[in-house]
Formats: sequence, C-alpha cells, structure tokens
Amino acid sequence: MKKIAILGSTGSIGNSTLSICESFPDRYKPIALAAGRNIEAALAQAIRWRPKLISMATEELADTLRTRLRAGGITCVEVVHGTEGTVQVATLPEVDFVVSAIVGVAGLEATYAAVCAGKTIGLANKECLVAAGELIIAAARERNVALLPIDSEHNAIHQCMRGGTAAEVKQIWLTASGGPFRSTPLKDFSNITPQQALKHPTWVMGQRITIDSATMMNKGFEVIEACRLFNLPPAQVQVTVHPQSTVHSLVEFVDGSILAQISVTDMRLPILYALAYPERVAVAEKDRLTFDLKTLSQLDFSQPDFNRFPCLRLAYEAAEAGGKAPIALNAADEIAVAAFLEGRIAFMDIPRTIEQVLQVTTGPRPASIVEVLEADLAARQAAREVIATQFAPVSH
Ligand SMILES: NC(=O)C1=CN([C@@H]2O[C@H](COP(=O)(O)OP(=O)(O)OC[C@H]3O[C@@H](n4cnc5c(N)ncnc54)[C@H](OP(=O)(O)O)[C@@H]3O)[C@@H](O)[C@H]2O)C=CC1
Ligand SMILES: CC(=O)[C@@H](O)[C@H](O)COP(=O)(O)O
Ligand SMILES: [Mn+2]
Repeated sequence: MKKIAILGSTGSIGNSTLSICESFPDRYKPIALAAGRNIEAALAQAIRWRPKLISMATEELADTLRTRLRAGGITCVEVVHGTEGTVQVATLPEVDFVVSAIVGVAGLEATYAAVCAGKTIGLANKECLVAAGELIIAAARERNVALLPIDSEHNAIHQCMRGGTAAEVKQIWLTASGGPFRSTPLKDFSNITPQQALKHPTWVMGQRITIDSATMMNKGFEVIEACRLFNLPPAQVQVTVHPQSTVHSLVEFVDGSILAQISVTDMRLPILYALAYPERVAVAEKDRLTFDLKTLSQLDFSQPDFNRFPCLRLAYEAAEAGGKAPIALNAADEIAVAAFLEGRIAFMDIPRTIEQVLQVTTGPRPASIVEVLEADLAARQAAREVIATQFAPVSH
C-alpha cells in the first residue's frame, strides 16, 4: 500500500489521481490532501477519504472546512492552511509518494519541501520546474529522490527512455496538439475570446494550462521541463504538431530508431504509470484506459508556426538565456493569462506582455528558492505594469 499526498487534490489532475485510488484501493491510499479555494470539493474529498491532513489556501477557508467537518461528526481530519499547510501535506512523515499538481508557482515550496523530505514525486506541476528546475533536480539527485513525470509528454519520454541509455539519445520530440487555433489564420487571432481559447481539442484540463495550450506556451514550458528532467540542451528538444494527441512524445536515438508512446488521452494513465513505477499495473477493461488500435486511422506531424505562436519562440529564447528568464517567462504568463480570462487584455497581448517582461529581466540564476520567489514577484509586478499601462480591456 503506497500512502499518497496530493497537492492540488481538487483540480483536474488531483481528481484523476483520486480516481486511480478508487480503482486500486489495495495499492494507493490518499492520506494527505492540499486544496486551494474549492471548499465544497475539499469537503467532499475529506468525507470520502478521511485523510489525516487537509490544507486549504487561506485560514478562513480552513476554519470553514473544520467547522463543517465537525458538524458532520468528523474530528479525525486535521485542517491546516496556506503555503505552510501545503508543505505540511507534502512532508507528512507517513507519506511515501507526493503528487505535485497545484497550478503555478503556488506549488513550488511544497514540491521542493517534498523532495527535501525524500518523498518520491509524481510531477504534474511543470511551472515549478520552469522556475526552479535546477534547484529541484539538484535536491532530488543529492537525496536520490525519484522525480517521475506525470505531464503526458514527459511521461511518454520517460517510458521511451527505457529503450536506451541517456548517451544514446540524439534528440527528443514533444508532440503538441496545436490547440484550438492550430489552423486559425493570424489575422483572426485578435478576436479570440476566452470561451474559444478554453475549448481544447483533445484534453480536458484546468483553465491556466488550457489557455497555455492555446498560445502554445504550454509546449514552451514543456521544452524547459524536458531540458531539466532529461538533462538536455534546448537544441535537442524538438516540438512537432500532432493534432490527434495519440503519440504522446518520441525519443530519437543515435542509430536512427525512434521510439514513441501511444495511449488514450486520459491523464489517469500517466498518473498510474508514475504511481506504479518501476512496475506496470494491469488495468481492468471497465477503466477504459486501453488503446484500441482499430481507431488509429491517421497520425499527422508538422512543424510549429512560431509566427502565430510567439510564446513558443519566447520559451526557447528563455531556455537559452537561462538566469532569471524562465522564472519571468512563467510569472508573466501567469499574470497575462489571468488578465486575458478576465477580459482585461486580448489573446495576443499575452505574448506581448511576456516579451516585454523578458526584455527587462536580467541577472543570474537564483541560488535558493527564496531568491526564485523574489524574482517571480518582480516579474509579476513588471507584467502588471505592462498590462495596466499598455493594453485596453476587450469587448467580445
Ligand atoms: N490537467 C492536465 O491534464 C494536466 C495538468 N498539468 C499540470 O498540472 C498542474 C495542475 O493542473 P490542473 O489540474 O489542470 O489545474 P486545475 O486548475 O484543475 O487545478 C489546480 C489545483 O491547484 C489548486 N490550487 C491553486 N492555487 C492554490 C494555492 N494557492 N494553494 C493550494 N492549492 C492551490 C486548486 O485548488 P482549488 O481548485 O481548490 O482552488 C486545484 O486543486 C498544472 O501545473 C498543470 O500545468 C500537466 C499536464 C496535464
Ligand atoms: C495532457 C497534457 O500533458 C497537456 O500538457 C497537453 O499536452 C496539452 O496539450 P497541448 O499539446 O495542446 O499543449
Ligand atoms: Mn503536457
């Protein structure tokens, strides 16, 4: 029985992880949960799973949850809050495995603390690798901690890497769906609404990553995530547009062989792979995770268009620049995506904001998580200023 902590339990990945725990009750038991603001979902999870510990984003929310649990006669669940609460969840001594799935840099401190506490990590939160990848990887190496990617592409690469040694890898290919605007002409990008951008063609995910997929910043983050996880320079991490999202990524070896991983578009599969690693667990027919090859009629691959998707170019540039650039890339994107969803800026103002923040970002790579968070705050402030002074709200 593996005892699991889930950071971001009320989100898309959090719920998929709990669904795996439902399917394999003899193998995986969630004993610590960290939610954000969704009190109803957190309450339902606390009632269903009776975790030892549950965290909410604020003290007020934690008080409400505690009161409602007690009113229902549940006193065995300890309720904590804030960043400190997420760190407590991530480092609870009984926990063997931490699923890191809080969205954004809000998940960084808990993820880092889990690594430092020697927990095995199932990593969905790519933003913490973008912002602080070197520190997280170094801490994991020092403690011999396994960082198992849940992000579907990196999970696919992890599986393909079992077919050769790191020295035998020529390059890796991350597949990108291309998002909802894969074929939209550039002239129409100025009219894109949040509603349109939230319609991902192949995956159902949280709002931030869905908008990031629409701008292709998600793929940019994934390039940096791959560089960190697999110790490769950006030049050895390629992106290919594959609208079917059937091949989740590929590894090209020096002899010319290319290994690919194919499966259904369901995040329960990479989550299960990470939880079970190095074993593989047999999945029941009713769980619908197996791939029906008869449905495979067409696989398309093409070059990404850096003109229509400048976020992808900005991410490669930030990866090459290093220093504080990746931190600013993520922080500015986080602010710009929120502004777009609130109708304060247009779709193409997202890359414009990020580009301007990157232009004023200088300085060496931070040596600690505290310094990463300082650089993150500075880039957020710069992004807010760009948005307040240069862009007008949009009426769709
Ligand atoms: N969804 C997917 O298929 C994939 C997701 N990922 C990555 O996984 C991560 C999660 O994505 P996804 O599940 O889609 O996102 P969601 O928006 O669905 O969920 C985000 C989770 O983070 C919690 N959260 C947000 N802010 C805080 C905070 N300050 N403190 C504590 N918890 C917080 C939310 O809580 P609440 O809802 O209670 O406010 C929620 O549980 C992201 O980094 C994403 O890039 C990677 C690959 C695929
Ligand atoms: C499921 C997953 O891993 C997402 O990151 C997904 O890949 C997003 O799709 P895009 O390829 O459109 O960014
Ligand atoms: Mn992905």
